Amino acid sequence: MSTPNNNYNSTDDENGVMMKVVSGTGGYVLQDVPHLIDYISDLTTHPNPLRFNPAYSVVKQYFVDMGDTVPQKVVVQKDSPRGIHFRRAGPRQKVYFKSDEVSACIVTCGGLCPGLNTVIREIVHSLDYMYGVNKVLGIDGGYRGFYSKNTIDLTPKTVNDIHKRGGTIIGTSRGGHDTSKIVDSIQDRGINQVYIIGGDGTQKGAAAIYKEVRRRGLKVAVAGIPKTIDNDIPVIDRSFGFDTAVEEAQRAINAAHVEAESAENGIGVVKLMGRYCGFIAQYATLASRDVDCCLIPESPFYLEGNGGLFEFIEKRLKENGHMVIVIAEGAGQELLTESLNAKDEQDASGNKLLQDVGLWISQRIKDHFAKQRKIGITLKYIDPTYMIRAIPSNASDNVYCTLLAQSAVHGAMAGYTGFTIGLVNGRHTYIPFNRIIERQNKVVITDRMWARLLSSTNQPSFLRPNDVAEAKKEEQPPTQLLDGDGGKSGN
Ligand SMILES: Nc1ncnc2c1ncn2[C@@H]1O[C@H](COP(=O)(O)OP(=O)(O)OP(=O)(O)O)[C@@H](O)[C@H]1O
Ligand SMILES: O=P(O)(O)OC[C@H]1O[C@](O)(CO)[C@@H](O)[C@@H]1O
Ligand SMILES: [Mg+2]
Repeated sequence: MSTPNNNYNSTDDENGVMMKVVSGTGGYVLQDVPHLIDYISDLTTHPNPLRFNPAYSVVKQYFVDMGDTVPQKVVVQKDSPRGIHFRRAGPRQKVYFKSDEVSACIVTCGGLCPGLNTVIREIVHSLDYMYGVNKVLGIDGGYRGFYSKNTIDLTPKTVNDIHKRGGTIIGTSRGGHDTSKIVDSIQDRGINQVYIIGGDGTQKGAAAIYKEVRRRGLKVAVAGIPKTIDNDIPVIDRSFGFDTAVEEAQRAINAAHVEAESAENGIGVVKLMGRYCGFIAQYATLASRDVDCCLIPESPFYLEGNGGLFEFIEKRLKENGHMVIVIAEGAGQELLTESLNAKDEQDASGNKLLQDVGLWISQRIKDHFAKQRKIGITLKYIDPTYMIRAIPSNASDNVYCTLLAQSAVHGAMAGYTGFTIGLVNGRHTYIPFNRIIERQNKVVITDRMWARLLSSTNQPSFLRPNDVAEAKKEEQPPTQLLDGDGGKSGN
C-alpha cells in the first residue's frame, strides 16, 4: 500500500510532534499532516461510502484530489517563492475505516464558546449520515472525563436540537490532562477516532495524545477542531464562535453608549474577553462605531500625563459630552499588578488568572475626575464577558461549525491523524498540530488593521518609540483577521 505522499522529510519539533514537509518547485512547501500508514503498514482501504450516496454521487468533483493543497499566503509578488501550503480538507475516494469498525469519541475542553454544540452535532451526524458510523461516545467533562467518568452515547437523535443551546452538552473543564491515562482509556474502550474540540491548550493536549497513540502503534485517528472565543489560535482565518461573540458584544456596547449619551459627561466602560489577545475588543469596536477608545493586551497604554488615557478622556468629553471605552480583559494587566500588588495566580490549566481590569480602570477614572474637580462624570461599567460566550452560535458560525465538523470527519475517515482542521484563506485544510501550538495568535499593532481601528475611533495609539520597536520585533505572519489584504475585511 502506498502512502498518500511518501516523498517527504520528517523531523520532530520541540514538542516531539512529527512534521512532514514536502518540497516542490518554485519554493513550494507542503506542511503535511501525518497519516496512519506512516506508522502502521498493511492497512486496508475501502471505497468511500459517499460514492454510493445519492446526495454526493451527482456532485461533480466531490472528492478532493490527493494533490490539492492550499497556500498560506495569498498576497504574493511576481518573484515570490510559492511558499507554505496545507493539505486541502474534504472527502477522499478511499477510506481507511469500515463503517462498522469505527468507534469514535468527542471531547470538549477549555472555556465555553458559541458553536460547541453545533460541532458536536455535526460530527455525530456526519459520521452517521455520510459514513454509516453509529458508535459515537461523548467524553464527559473534558480531558479528565476519559479516565474519571462514564461516557455519554451520542446519536443523531440525542444531538438533534443541541445546536440551539449554548455551552457543551458533554461538559468541559480545565486541567486534568494525563496523557497516559487518556490513551489507556482510548485503548480500553476500543476507540479509533478521537475528535478533540478546544483552544490552544487543548490542541497541545491533542498533540500529546497523538504522539502517545503513535508510540503505541494504535490505529487511532486524532483530529483537533480549534475552539477559541479569543481567536488566539494561529494560522487559521478565524475561530468558530468569534463572529457570534462580536455580534453579542454589540448589545453591551450599545447599552454603554445609551447610558453614556444620556448623562452629562457620561462614560461607558465595557470589558470584553481576550486573555492574551484583543481580537474580540478590536472587532467589536470596529463593528460598533460608538466606541471612542479600545484597549487591548497587545497595545500598552498609560493613564497619567501627556498622551495618556485621562488626557484623552477629558478631550473627548469636551468634544462630545460622552464616551465609550472598550477594554479587553487582558489589557493593562501590568498596571494592575503594580497598583494592586497582586500575586501571580494560575487556573487548573496553567493560564494566568487575571485581575478585573474593568473594575480597576473604572475606579481609576472616577478617582481621577473626583480629584481633578474640573469635570463631573457619570461612569457606568458593563461586564458582559460570560454572556458573550454562553450563547448559541449565530447563523454564519453555524455554517462554519458544520463545515469544520464535516471536514474533520472526512480527514479521520481518510486515515489522516495528528491534524487540526482549519480555514486558511477561505479553504478548509488539515494543519499539523505543531503549526497550531507553536505560538499564540495576537493582534499585530503594527499591522494595517489596528491602524484602521485607530483611525475609526481617532484615539491615541499610546505608543512610545520603544513600544513600536518591540511590536515590530514580534510581527507574525498575517491571517485574515490580522491583515485585511485578501481577507474578508477588505482593504
Ligand atoms: N501543554 C499542554 N499539554 C497537555 N495538555 C494541555 C496543555 N495545555 C493545556 N492542556 C490541557 O488542555 C485543556 C484545555 O486547556 P485550557 O484550559 O488552556 O483551554 P484552551 O483549550 O486553551 O481553551 P481556551 O483558552 O480558549 O478556553 C486542559 O484540560 C489542559 O489540561
Ligand atoms: O473563567 P474561565 O472559564 O476560566 O474562562 C475565562 C477565560 O476563558 C476565555 O474565554 C478563553 O476561553 C478567556 O477569554 C477568559 O480569560
Ligand atoms: Mg487557551
